[in-house]
Amino acid sequence: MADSNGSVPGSPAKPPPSPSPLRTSKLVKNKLRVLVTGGAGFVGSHLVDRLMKAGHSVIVVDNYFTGTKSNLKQWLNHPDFELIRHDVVDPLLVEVDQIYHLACPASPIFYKHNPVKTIKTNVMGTLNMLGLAKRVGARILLTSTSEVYGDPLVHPQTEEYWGNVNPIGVRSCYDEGKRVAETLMFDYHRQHGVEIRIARIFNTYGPRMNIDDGRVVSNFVAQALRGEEMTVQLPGTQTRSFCYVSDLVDGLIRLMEGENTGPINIGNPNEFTMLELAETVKQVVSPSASFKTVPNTPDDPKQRKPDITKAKNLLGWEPKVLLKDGLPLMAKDFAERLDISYEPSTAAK
Ligand SMILES: NC(=O)c1ccc[n+]([C@@H]2O[C@H](COP(=O)([O-])OP(=O)(O)OC[C@H]3O[C@@H](n4cnc5c(N)ncnc54)[C@H](O)[C@@H]3O)[C@@H](O)[C@H]2O)c1
Ligand SMILES: O=C(O)[C@H]1O[C@H](OP(=O)(O)OP(=O)(O)OC[C@H]2O[C@@H](n3ccc(=O)[nH]c3=O)[C@H](O)[C@@H]2O)[C@H](O)[C@@H](O)[C@@H]1O
Repeated sequence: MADSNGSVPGSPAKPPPSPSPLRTSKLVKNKLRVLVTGGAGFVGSHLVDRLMKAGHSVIVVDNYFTGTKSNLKQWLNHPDFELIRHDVVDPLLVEVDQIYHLACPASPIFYKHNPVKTIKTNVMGTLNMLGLAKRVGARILLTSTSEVYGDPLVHPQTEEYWGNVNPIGVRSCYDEGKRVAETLMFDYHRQHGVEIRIARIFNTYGPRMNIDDGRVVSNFVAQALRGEEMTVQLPGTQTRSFCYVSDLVDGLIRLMEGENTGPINIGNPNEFTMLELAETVKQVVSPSASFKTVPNTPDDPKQRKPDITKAKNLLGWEPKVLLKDGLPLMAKDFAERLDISYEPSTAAK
């Protein structure tokens, strides 16, 4: 029987491939070369900020499907930063010590737009990054998702739960794609000794999300700021647990630096219905906001809440930012980009 990290007793993983001698050189010991795929996106750009501030040398590859160069504008002229327009479906050869593999559209609207491309990104993109990790001896972290649990029959979701996923539905390109990506990670680990880390991320929000990204938090905040009705998809009682982006990035870095392969849930266990989310946005972003109900999309999971016991025990991580404190930070960023004046309401101050 496999343990919680997926290792099978009696068949230990091979030792990892040798990293470049530069990794142990005195000159570069504390300065890692880090590749971030999808680094021009929402989560990736915040991760790049943290890695650059820690003094590492960072290479971003991105095809700009949902990300933008402007998310990285603060680093574009920095000597330790490099941005490459590249699609991870094609192989990539670079010398790096760590790979944060994020490249993949995350909003359901975008990942359903071209489902064949989404699954190619998840499968071929992850194969290419694992091939690179094997070749150069890099440690690789995959940003997997709570969508691997599908419409969960176990609540809250622990990493041991195998999920309830429709293999042929409109979300399958993403959730089955990520499940195959996790499989590839463990097969490269067991067969080739690649050092892997897997984070299962739960719905994350914050500044720099695409304003018309289509995810629920960005939709509600943008709608409230624009004076439009928030679109609560029916029934409105479905739940999500929302994590602020700085908490997520902290969890990803701890996972990469730690000794556990994962998969480890990274998310905020505070659970909200979509109606409660709309009410919170009204309270802390715009007291005049209102909502309307609209039809939902197929296979929408009814509930999501992470069990974060593993993250607490193995990474010493738990989220710090409450939804009522994170939303105004996001609203400020959205208001600036929309050129709308915004004063956080009293409840948020
Ligand atoms: N934000 C969340 O709530 C959440 C939850 C679970 C998992 N994740 C995962 O975290 C990662 C980042 O999510 P995000 O919210 O920042 O999304 P995002 O859409 O803002 O960022 C994804 C980035 O990947 C790039 N990209 C997409 N396909 C690519 C390809 N084929 N080649 C190169 N670049 C490509 C996009 O241009 C974009 O910059 C994704 O892997 C996503 O599945 C995010
Ligand atoms: O947590 C995760 O693992 C996943 O979180 C989100 O997926 P999801 O939560 O389904 O995406 P949203 O579009 O934010 O939808 C959340 C809920 O809000 C509802 N919703 C969405 C948009 C809207 O305008 N109104 C609305 O009520 C949806 O019906 C759904 O129940 C991400 O976008 C996925 O990439 C990620 O993998």
